[in-house]
Amino acid sequence: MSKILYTLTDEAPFLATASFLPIVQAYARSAGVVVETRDISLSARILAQFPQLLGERAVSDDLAELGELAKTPEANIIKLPNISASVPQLKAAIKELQDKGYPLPDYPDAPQGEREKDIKQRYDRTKGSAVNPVLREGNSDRRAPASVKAYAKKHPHRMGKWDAASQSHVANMESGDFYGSEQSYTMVNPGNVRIEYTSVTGSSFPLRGPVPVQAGEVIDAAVLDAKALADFVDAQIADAKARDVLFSLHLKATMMKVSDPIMFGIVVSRFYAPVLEKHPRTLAEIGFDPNNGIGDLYAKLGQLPESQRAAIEADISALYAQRPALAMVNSDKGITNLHVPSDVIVDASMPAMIRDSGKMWNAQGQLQDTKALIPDRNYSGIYQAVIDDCKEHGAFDPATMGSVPNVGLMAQAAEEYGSHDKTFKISGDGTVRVIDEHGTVLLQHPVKAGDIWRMCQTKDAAIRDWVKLAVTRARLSNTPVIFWLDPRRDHDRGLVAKVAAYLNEHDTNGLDISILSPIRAMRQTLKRVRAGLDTIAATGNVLRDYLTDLFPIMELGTSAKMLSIVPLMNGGGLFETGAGGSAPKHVQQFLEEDYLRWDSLGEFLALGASFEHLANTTGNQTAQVLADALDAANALFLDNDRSPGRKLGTIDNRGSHFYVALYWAQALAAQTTDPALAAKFAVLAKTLTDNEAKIVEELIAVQGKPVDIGGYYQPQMDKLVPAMRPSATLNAALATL
Ligand SMILES: NC(=O)C1=CN([C@@H]2O[C@H](COP(=O)(O)OP(=O)(O)OC[C@H]3O[C@@H](n4cnc5c(N)ncnc54)[C@H](OP(=O)(O)O)[C@@H]3O)[C@@H](O)[C@H]2O)C=CC1
Ligand SMILES: O=C(O)CCC(=O)C(=O)O
Ligand SMILES: [Mg+2]
Repeated sequence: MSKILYTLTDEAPFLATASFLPIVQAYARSAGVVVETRDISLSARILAQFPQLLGERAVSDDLAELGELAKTPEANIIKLPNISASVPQLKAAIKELQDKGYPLPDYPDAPQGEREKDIKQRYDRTKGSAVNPVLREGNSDRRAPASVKAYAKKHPHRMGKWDAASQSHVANMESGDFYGSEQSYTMVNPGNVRIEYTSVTGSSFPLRGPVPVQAGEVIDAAVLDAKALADFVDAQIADAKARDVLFSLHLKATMMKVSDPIMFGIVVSRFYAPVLEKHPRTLAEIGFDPNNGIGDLYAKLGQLPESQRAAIEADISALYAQRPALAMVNSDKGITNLHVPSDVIVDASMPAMIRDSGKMWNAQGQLQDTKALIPDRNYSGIYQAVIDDCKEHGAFDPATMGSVPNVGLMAQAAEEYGSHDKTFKISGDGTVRVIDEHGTVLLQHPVKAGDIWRMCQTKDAAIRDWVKLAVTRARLSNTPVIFWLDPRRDHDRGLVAKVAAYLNEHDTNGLDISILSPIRAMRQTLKRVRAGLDTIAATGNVLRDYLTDLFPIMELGTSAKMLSIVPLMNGGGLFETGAGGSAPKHVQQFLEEDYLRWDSLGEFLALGASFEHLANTTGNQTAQVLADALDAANALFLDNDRSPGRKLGTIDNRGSHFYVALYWAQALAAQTTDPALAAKFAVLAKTLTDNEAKIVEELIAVQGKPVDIGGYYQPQMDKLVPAMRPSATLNAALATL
């Protein structure tokens, strides 16, 4: 049987699914393709952790099922973005579910005893980037399809002007970071390694159980010096004040769920140090945790008697007068860059800043030059290279700029993104060693209390497949490839050797393939971009993430319009929808004014690729007809500019779904490969064509007032479905299929 699994996730993409999925299911059914759903939303993942407690309300562990499926050739999964939850989000989701009557325990911040430790462990499984690494059993192929690039050139989005005198810049540590301490080793034999901590007094213990390793696998370890980070932050606070620029921090506290919240906490602790150091006992009593942001303090101040609360609030206000201004997430609501660790996420936040003239929002709601802290040198330099380029040459021009597709080394939890279970906050001064089964020390670092030590793994098979994918894409698109690898990084040197070896397995005749350090690769790529030339970036996992927001946001205005394919290593297909996340701001707007500006083009593109994969792997020719017709529909959709606008009164996400349904039905009716299918869709195409004005009117009529969907993390379907499907005419037409 031909089956596609469509994921139910969170926030804007989940709302969009309530409108789009019924269309997909109806069209696929007509072609004998079943589209089933699997719920991997944060709320479903939380509930799946507690089957015993929930009794009859227990839910299946759909993520585990999909994770297993992703390792099989049958996998055909459409994956929408999901929340990678920070602790404040996790707690909010637990609270909502408790309020809905689920007998869930509270999240234990400081677990006491075995029971609480078990509860915390279960919750922590759902924290941060708990979904993507499980499903991404392949490397990453993200690019703007030709039709999308042509559309962006024809309808260039607005870009902020750049001034050569801009004070905006990236600030990174000069030493004591992961970059400065990385050590790497390529395994000769398969087996296990152990990670051992030895204190200065000589007592040793394992930091975790044995880590299985494969022959040829690249392992590496690095440490971030907490004291050096704190000193760096202090200096940057003073420098931002002196230069009168905004202070901002850009991390990935969601995905890098162990290391980055600690780094975020150190920055919060230093920025608010005078207040935190004045009230240590009170803050400990109310359980303030800087890793959760200063918003956690505001949330907990309510527990204090009025006078104490007012005193701390007054101290914070006084502090703001002395500190540099903070970049704001929402100046109307007073939400700063240091409020919550999940509001400012580097992959999306730096491109947004670069798109907006290198500025961020200040408390007065105006754009201002900004100091952007990206503490670790591994990836900070690429953003400074873009800033330098914009200062010298001005903003990029979407009407003429070249494209930067990405081939990312991602399979089998490659590199930093697989490091969570091997990342530790060090408890005391000593040494951390990685030791093989013969007792040979492979990697070792002196560490101090509070430092962050981590180990990463990158499988040989993943590297080999990545090189193959890069060569394949270069050949198919006749585009030069640059491998972004830094000869100053031990890990990257190991990769350079492997890339050189694996390139020999392919016919690279006539291909333009080079290896450059990230900063040089960025400069070279930008030079080509400005000349209107395309360049494939073959990168590791972190740069994959960063560049696939950066370039789409500059080229297309958004990462929503990307084709994002994960050819799974065992033959299946994972089709991600765009390269962006779940756009929480869009939910706010929807709840306030019943207008959803989420752009589903990523879903349309993923669906087309998924049908095509189905046709190729199962021989289902009707699936190919569906794919071809959807491709034609997408082209018309772009040509007629049917993506949602940003404001009320135009079609929103729901209207865009109607148009894709209309064009898809018209294309299916017009094709001649499958006459029976054409006949089936002819009637629907006519109904939708005849009723276009009426349907659009019904969809627009609901806009402009608040809407209640009965929850944030687990909306109520009896409220959400009618809200997302307000056109009786469209619903009736679809029901006839
Ligand atoms: N694949 C995945 O599962 C991913 C998940 N995430 C998660 O998503 C959440 C939000 O992350 P955040 O950093 O805010 O990044 P997002 O990409 O979700 O949002 C940033 C901005 O990008 C624009 N955007 C993104 N997607 C779309 C779309 N389809 N249509 C229109 N606009 C879009 C919106 O801009 P505007 O407001 O100007 O319209 C949005 O506000 C976090 O929980 C994060 O962990 C993040 C990345 C990938
Ligand atoms: O998994 C996550 O937390 C984010 C993933 C992401 O940003 C990406 O893959 O582009
Ligand atoms: Mg990303």
